[in-house]
Amino acid sequence: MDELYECNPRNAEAYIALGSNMGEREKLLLEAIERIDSHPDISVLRVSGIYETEPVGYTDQPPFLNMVIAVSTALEPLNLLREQLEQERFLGRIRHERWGPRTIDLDLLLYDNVRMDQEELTLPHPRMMERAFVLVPLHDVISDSHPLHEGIQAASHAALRGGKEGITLWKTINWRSASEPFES
Ligand SMILES: Nc1ncnc2c1ncn2[C@@H]1O[C@H](COP(=O)(O)OP(=O)(O)OP(=O)(O)O)[C@@H](O)[C@H]1O
Ligand SMILES: Nc1nc2c(c(=O)[nH]1)N=C(CO)CN2
Repeated sequence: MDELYECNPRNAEAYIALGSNMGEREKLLLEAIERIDSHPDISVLRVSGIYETEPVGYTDQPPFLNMVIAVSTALEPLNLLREQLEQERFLGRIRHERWGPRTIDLDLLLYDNVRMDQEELTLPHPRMMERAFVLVPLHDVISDSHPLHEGIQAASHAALRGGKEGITLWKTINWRSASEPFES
């Protein structure tokens, strides 16, 4: 980690982006969230709307469903990422090409104020500020008190106004609020 990490790791707040454009997209997203929440050291706090988005990068592929969740976790950043990768593997992600179709993609966007730059994990996620499919759902769930809240809000509004990336609110879901903190 490049910066001294002073927060209590038991209480870290992290934001995870989810995307799917193969198979039963909504089912895969919701199953991923359930599986993340079932980890003893992770609680899902808030869930964004589900957005349908035009593919960015490699454009000759089906539209995505994208969303972002806020979690509270006792895991260190690398262990949280590894848990995400484990869930991607479980849910059968098949990768053919970079930025190509995938059953489920889980990116770690933010973990408290941690900044780090390692091949395995870069925080904040290096491409998040240029992706409407991340910014718009992230704005749904980011804490008002988060240091990046205003920046995310401005970037999300700009992305929507610009309309370059097709992004439509597809569904809102009620997440059963996991308000009880996990056991220590
Ligand atoms: N913040 C991060 N979130 C997720 N993976 C990361 C992050 N920083 C680095 N990585 C590394 O990137 C690797 C490839 O990630 P992934 O397959 O999700 O990329 P991608 O979805 O093809 O492209 P993109 O990173 O642009 O979303 C992961 O195995 C992981 O170790
Ligand atoms: N709309 C959209 N486009 C993408 C997405 C995604 O989740 N949504 N993920 C990508 C690779 O991470 C590349 N392009």
